[in-house]
Amino acid sequence: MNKIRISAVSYTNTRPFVYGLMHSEIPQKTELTLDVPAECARKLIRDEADIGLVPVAALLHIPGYQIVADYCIGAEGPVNSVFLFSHKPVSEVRTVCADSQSRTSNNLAKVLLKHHWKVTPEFVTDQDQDADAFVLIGDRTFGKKDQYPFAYDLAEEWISFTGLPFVFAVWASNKPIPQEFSDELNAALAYGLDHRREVLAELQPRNDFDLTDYLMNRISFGLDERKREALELFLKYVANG
Ligand SMILES: C=C(O[C@@H]1C=C(C(=O)O)C=C[C@H]1O)C(=O)O
Repeated sequence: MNKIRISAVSYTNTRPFVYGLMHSEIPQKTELTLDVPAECARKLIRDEADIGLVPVAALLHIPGYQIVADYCIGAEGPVNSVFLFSHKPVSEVRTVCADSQSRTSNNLAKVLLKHHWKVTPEFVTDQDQDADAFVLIGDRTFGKKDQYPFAYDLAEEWISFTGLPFVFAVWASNKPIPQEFSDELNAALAYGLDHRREVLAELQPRNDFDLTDYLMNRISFGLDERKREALELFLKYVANG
């Protein structure tokens, strides 16, 4: 087999995973790239990568996908990096600008607007267009929470809607991967999570965002049964519109 191609996410929330990979033998055996989530999804769909930290909404476009690790980017409470920022209360929102780097959270916003808040605003993709609200994910949200009249944390809203946690991205492949490699990947990811203090020490501190709280408490990295249940439910909502 040629070198396995891995696409991981370039945001801070993935740094513990990257730390684990870098402290394993995986980089020698693979081609590893760090991409924004939408690009990670595109690579898996187009078979330009074999394994990725795939935004879950993209799984619907990867026939025969397999989840290859027991870890994810998830949340069991407010995640603090996925927002619908709005100039108006959600009941009055008519237009929403999607985040071009996201695949999951744009869909999560659509699901929540329709089924939780029961409104159906128009989604636009042109960031220059004046929309009432916009989806924003990842590091670009850090420190922005108090800059808008309304900031809806989409993980928190999903949890109050369903009573389930949420999963943004999972380690998935678009083809069968040897079990041995999955085991090695799991071990590397676990190592990274166990060394989050070291990862935090490498990050540029910020006074407008609590990086320790983010990596230790906000992002929930274990892909357990309830998160798998949440994933199935979310994919059903997305598939059915
Ligand atoms: C919690 C986050 O999860 C991310 C959100 C994603 C999306 O919306 O498509 C994809 C991957 C995750 O890294 C975040 O980046 O803030």
